[in-house]
Amino acid sequence: MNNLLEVRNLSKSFGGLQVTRNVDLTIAPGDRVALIGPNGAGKTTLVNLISGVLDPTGGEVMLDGSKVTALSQRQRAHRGLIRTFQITRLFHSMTVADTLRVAAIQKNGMTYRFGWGGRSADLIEKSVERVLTDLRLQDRRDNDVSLLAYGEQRLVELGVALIMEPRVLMLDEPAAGVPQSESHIIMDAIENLPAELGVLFIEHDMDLVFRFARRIIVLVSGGVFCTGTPDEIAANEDVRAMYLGEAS
Ligand SMILES: Nc1ncnc2c1ncn2[C@@H]1O[C@H](COP(=O)(O)OP(=O)(O)OP(=O)(O)O)[C@@H](O)[C@H]1O
Repeated sequence: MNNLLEVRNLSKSFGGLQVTRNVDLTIAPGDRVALIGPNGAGKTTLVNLISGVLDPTGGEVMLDGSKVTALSQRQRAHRGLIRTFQITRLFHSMTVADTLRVAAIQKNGMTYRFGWGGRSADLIEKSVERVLTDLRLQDRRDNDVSLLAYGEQRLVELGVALIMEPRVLMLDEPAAGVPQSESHIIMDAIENLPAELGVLFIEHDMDLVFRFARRIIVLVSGGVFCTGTPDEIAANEDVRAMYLGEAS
């Protein structure tokens, strides 16, 4: 299948510190790829480079075969390259439905520039309903975000990403900070992501990694140390010695 996302020889230095080293990776429709590695390996930096939060020192990011390296985060998002952050960035005094509505308006605002009547409003409400249903958040629609359990807040954040109609979705530690008792909320949501979506996720929780990833990329010191299926990575002595042993 054709790749949605292709990263070629991507590098980033902060002053004299090189934190991304000649990274190549691809994401195809339906991919579930986990990006793992020790603390400080450069995982978030890589996602920041791919999503346009940071400019690379070298290399290219391609989406559907076209270079997007010079495009802003917003322009990349408009083309379907969407990411979430390690820590939620929600307005706590807004309701769940309004939070999704604002995201939908932002998304559609890029297309519908000529007013907010009729058809645009319908489209926005439809997409809000779709995401509320997909994430099983209908009962929470009128609750302020601040009243939700943290796992549910992370779900709303995922909803904001989904309402942007991603083709490639990058999740930065989707379960970070979520107590064990609520982790099933996130697991169910990830399991039910649209099948055709290409997903790249950073995760330290190895249960989540081995449950969802069909391919794992191990990043060490900013470079790709190895790539493989979960079975291959679990059996890799070097990864076990260096990382999995320490992480479990
Ligand atoms: N803006 C910055 N300026 C200077 N150094 C930075 C900057 N951002 C990240 N770094 C450094 O780059 C390296 C990689 O950081 P990054 O956050 O990408 O790692 P990570 O693999 O995501 O770590 P973690 O698993 O702890 O979240 C670290 O040494 C970090 O200190």
